[in-house]
Amino acid sequence: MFDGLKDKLSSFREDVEESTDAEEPAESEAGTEADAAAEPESATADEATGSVDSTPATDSTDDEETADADDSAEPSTFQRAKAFATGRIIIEEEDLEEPLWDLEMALLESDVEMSVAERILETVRETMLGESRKQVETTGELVERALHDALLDVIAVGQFDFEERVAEAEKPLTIVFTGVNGVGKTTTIAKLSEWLEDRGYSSVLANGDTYRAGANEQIAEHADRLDRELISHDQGGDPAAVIYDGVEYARANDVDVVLGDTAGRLHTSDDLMAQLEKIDRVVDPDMTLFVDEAVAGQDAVNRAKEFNEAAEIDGAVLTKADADSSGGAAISVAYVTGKPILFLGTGQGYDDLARFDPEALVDSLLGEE
Ligand SMILES: Nc1nc2c(ncn2[C@@H]2O[C@H](COP(=O)(O)OP(=O)(O)OP(=O)(O)O)[C@@H](O)[C@H]2O)c(=O)[nH]1
Repeated sequence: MFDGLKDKLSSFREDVEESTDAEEPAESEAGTEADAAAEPESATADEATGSVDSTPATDSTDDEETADADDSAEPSTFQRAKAFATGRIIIEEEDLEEPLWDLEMALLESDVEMSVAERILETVRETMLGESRKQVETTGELVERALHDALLDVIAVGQFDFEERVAEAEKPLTIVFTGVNGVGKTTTIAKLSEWLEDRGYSSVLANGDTYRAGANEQIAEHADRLDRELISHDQGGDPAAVIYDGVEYARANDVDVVLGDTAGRLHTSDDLMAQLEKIDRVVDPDMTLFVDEAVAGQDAVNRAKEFNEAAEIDGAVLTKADADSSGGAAISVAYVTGKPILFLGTGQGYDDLARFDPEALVDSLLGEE
């Protein structure tokens, strides 16, 4: 999952290390002034070895203050020599220029949305330049932290505890699913029904896709396999009425959650969007989840934005993440819509639904797990 993106993030780390290595003065140049730092064993410390000095030297702080007082944005040769000698680093704007440009290209190639890529770059730049004055870690570690914070900042937008929301909701809880055709909406409903069952919540399926021929049969197959009740009307019926009946059924039978399918639609299809508005009015669902496929990349991001503008969503599910190498949609959807990704579809089986965990995703992208 997201292997292409992982490789690109790893290249950025290497690029910055290379460009700061190139900037570091030769040991002979570091010379006797560097010895004043009184940490001789650190003099050969190289961030490539992963050694960390987590305690900033007090005299280094003095130098920083002096540099600040001089209003000099660039560290002096002496500062750099000493920083190098103490195994610390100073990162300058020019060290980052090329790696950041490459990172931007890599993110855009990975289908990360433009505003999201810019936000990531901004956070990385701020972290690396700002923190370099503290000189507390190796280049590799600093890049790692900068990327970690920058990615989490965009990926975790709007996250909430879905399970807690289900637990605390007045029952029945009604969830309506929207999105375009063929992205795996119906399969996701079946998977979520299983996910809920595993956590002790009963659910009923309601087929609000009265538009497409064969939709009833398709969802009925899932309902049969999972042994769930399915509420459906004939093709051409009123989707709001089907989901309403689903809610009535749940009330009468003590079912915890109503999972309402809707016809796949384009946000530009006025009729179908009007249907969604009617569902909102008649059923007043507790949650509307937008479903799209991770593999659709930028298209999925654009659709998420457009659906959210046309009929506000509470969160998103990205299917087929198992087949997605780019990761662009997974990184961009929450930041662009302001609504969290709640689940990833990770295969065709009913158990292949994973709660979206921003922290775990970032760790995996950075190869930390
Ligand atoms: N690899 C993989 N395949 C998936 C995933 N989710 C769904 N699929 C497959 O995608 C195909 C389409 O899924 P459906 O649920 O039938 O989607 P649909 O009915 O075409 O489209 P909707 O109108 O969105 O319901 C099926 O073959 C699913 O098994 C996933 O997370 N990973």
